Amino acid sequence: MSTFTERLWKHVAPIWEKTHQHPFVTGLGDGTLPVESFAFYMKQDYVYLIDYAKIFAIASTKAHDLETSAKFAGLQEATLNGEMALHRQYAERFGISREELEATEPSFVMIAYTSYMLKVAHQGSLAELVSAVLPCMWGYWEIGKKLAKVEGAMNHEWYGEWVRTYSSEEFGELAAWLIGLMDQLAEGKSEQELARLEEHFLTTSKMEYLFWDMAYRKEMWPC
Ligand SMILES: Cc1ncc(CO)c(N)n1
Repeated sequence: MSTFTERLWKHVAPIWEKTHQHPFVTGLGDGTLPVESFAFYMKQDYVYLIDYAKIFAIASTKAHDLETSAKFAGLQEATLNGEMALHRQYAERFGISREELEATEPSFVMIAYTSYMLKVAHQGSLAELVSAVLPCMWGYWEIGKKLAKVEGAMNHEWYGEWVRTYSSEEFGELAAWLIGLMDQLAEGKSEQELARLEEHFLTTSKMEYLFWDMAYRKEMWPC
């Protein structure tokens, strides 16, 4: 019998494939990504991560046992002080101050994405919350692993650090843990409930694609 996350994987395979082929993602690997698009991404991703970290805090309060609660608290900490340190470091190289970084005006896609996850986090079950955030972590892990195999990607002067972070064993372990938790939480759920989890997973997988595309085009509000 296949696991629930295998089912999720099959369901979003075309979207993830399209994401892997997006010029932002391929450009991170082969170095063809314009640095201005990367800087735009860094700023939007920084404000994205502020919301993302809050979702882990909500998850910690919704956890069914102490171990899971502590794990989510750890994820919040790792996001705020680990992952976001990467962004602060990049910002420094771009000559963007910490204040400016934090005050980034959110793009339409960034707000749509985190608002959706925050809504699910506040209103849904822990399983729903996990299904909504899983494409973020699992998707980055897949991209990291893929780009790590591209010649020279790990040592690129701008994007090497990014590739090393998201292909790291440390990041992979967190992703694997969240995948395992999703399977655990899906156990014994009705088909109707599973379909709802699948819907969240599909929606945020599409949002991930949109986020890359928004950054590539440096897209803000149309008016
Ligand atoms: C948009 C986005 N998705 C996922 C991650 C991984 O944490 C990130 N930093 N940004």
